[in-house]
Amino acid sequence: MVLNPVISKLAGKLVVLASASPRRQEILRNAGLRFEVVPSWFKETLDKGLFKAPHEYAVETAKQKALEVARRMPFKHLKTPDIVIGADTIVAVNSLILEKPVDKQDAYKMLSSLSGKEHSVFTGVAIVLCHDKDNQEVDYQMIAFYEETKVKFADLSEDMLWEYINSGEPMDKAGGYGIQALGGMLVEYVHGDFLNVVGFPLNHFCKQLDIIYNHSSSFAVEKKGSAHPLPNGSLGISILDQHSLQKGSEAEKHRSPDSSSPKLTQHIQNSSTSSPAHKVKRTSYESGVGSQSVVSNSSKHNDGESSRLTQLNRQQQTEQRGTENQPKTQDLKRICELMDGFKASKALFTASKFCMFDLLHNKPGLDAAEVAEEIKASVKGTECLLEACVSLGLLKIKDKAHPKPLFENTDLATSFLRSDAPFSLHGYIQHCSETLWPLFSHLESAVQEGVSQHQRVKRQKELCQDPVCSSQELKLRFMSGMHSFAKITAAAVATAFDLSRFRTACDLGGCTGAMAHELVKAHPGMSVTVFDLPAVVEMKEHFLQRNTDNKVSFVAGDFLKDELPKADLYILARVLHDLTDEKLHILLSKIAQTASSGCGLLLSEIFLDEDRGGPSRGLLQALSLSEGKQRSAGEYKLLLERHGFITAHTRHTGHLLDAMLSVKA
Ligand SMILES: Cc1cn([C@@H]2O[C@H](COP(=O)(O)OP(=O)(O)OP(=O)(O)O)[C@@H](O)[C@H]2O)c(=O)[nH]c1=O
Repeated sequence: MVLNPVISKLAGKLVVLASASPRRQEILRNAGLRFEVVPSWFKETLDKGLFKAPHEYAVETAKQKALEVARRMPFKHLKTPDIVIGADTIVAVNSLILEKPVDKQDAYKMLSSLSGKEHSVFTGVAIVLCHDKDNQEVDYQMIAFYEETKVKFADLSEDMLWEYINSGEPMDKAGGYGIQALGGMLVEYVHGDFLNVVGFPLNHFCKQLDIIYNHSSSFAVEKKGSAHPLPNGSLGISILDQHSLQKGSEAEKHRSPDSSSPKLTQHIQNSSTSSPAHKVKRTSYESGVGSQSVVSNSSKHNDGESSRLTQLNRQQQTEQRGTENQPKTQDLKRICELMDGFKASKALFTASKFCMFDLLHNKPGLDAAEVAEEIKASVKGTECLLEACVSLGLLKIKDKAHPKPLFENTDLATSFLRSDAPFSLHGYIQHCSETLWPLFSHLESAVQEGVSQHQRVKRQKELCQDPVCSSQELKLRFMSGMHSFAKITAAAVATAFDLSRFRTACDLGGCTGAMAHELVKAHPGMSVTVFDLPAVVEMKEHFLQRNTDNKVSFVAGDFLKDELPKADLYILARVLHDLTDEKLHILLSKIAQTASSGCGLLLSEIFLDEDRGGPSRGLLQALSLSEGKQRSAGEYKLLLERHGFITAHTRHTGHLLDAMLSVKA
């Protein structure tokens, strides 16, 4: 968002704030907006029971406030504004909507219901664009949205409550408090936009203006909040409405709020989420044509060539369809995403390498300079990296009202990117960065030569005199990558089938035992032997696992050369795709020789579609494979049958790995 050009787009236009709230006036004035204040006469009396969610009520009230002013001005003020802005702030707690208290007792009731609790503050905003037409008509378009901020109150004593109420501050404020003044003392934390609590979500508003004035083709595409039908048939959120009114029409002057509610005429976007705390930023590609619904309206005013809405929609449709000379916007965006993919990966790798997500987990709310100092990096570079991570949904800004951006982890980073999170991908990310990334930088040669680029990468590192890791360090890094991936995927594989009839299992190439631990957890009657190279087994202590009553043991050996432990069930998780055909047959023959009839074989891999058209995770992984290849479930099935294993079940788990259970005939 570029703030000034957005605000400057409004220069010379008659902008009207349909609000008496001094806070809204101050927020918009501070942002450099020039406007007239025409408080709305709309009475906030909509029946709350008719709304499914509190924000719908706030949005509808905001719309009615703005529309009332937009309609009144041409008659009472004898001028038509260009833009009317309406807003409504409410507090929602325990599914109750709190507005301004009517008296002290009411304020007491409200504030005691907030004491010690987290609640939501919603501000609904409506922007009405007015277009004077030649024939004494005004065209209206409406964009409505809302913002949610979570606020937690401390426990409030009776004395504190009454002292605050007697200060007089609660009376003209939703929920009976003003966070910007004395009420700030009652607040333990704020999650989301602070100004939204004060009465106006400035940031979201500017983004909407940016869409309207700078990106009109995506006008109705990138909105926040889901569109829910309202009782009166209009939509609450993210709508682009248009309706026309005859100047001086009696019917219009006396319309009731419900009957005057704008009709939905155009594109509606059902996207995104309601709460900044759980904001999931969808990519523009995802929020494309497929997720739009179009509702048509036969309003005569839609036919007008001069209608800005009509022009916008034409432009939008052209962009979506593409023309002979112009490519589709969605297609371009898709290509850009692919081109930028490596930048996003490298930003993630770098932030992860600097342990930024650990740092911001332990010290949330650091600014760029503080982070730079902690990770011993330049302030400028750190700032760029932090901002890139925010844009990728890995970090967020902690306190938007703070003069400097303060950074903290998003839920995504907390769950997967901290090195000590139960489902941390930190080790695997480092593996991607240190091992796979250099391989992919030689993809051209890999494609030309058809061989793994491991040797080339190694030679290059030696030439550049990169600090060479000891073989121990390399091993540990590799194991830690495998360990973190296995920890994430093991549960889905271990529980893909009922394995209770197998008492003993052997996980071939089981590395740190992550899968084995998950198996004994899911199947309490089972014990598992992890079989892997001696060099791997000797490092297992680095990856201490939960005590599982000694049901997991380790045996060192080479599954291509040594005798395999006896077991009822053999597990091959992410092993076969990495082997040459020759090695693969040696291994399967050895298992077949050791296994008795009825023994199981649990295979876990990414199964390609039978036509090898996807998934791209599997096909992209194949680009860096040293010797092996990716296969479909059908291909694996045939392979196993050649060694006497009949496939009983195949599971596309929808997780990172699929699974297949076969039984020795
Ligand atoms: C939670 C909170 C609310 N407010 C004020 O509460 C009023 C809400 O009422 P509204 O109905 O949305 O607006 P209004 O004041 O009646 O004005 P209008 O828009 O003309 O209806 C607005 O003032 C807001 O600032 C604060 O100043 N600080 C806070 O922490």
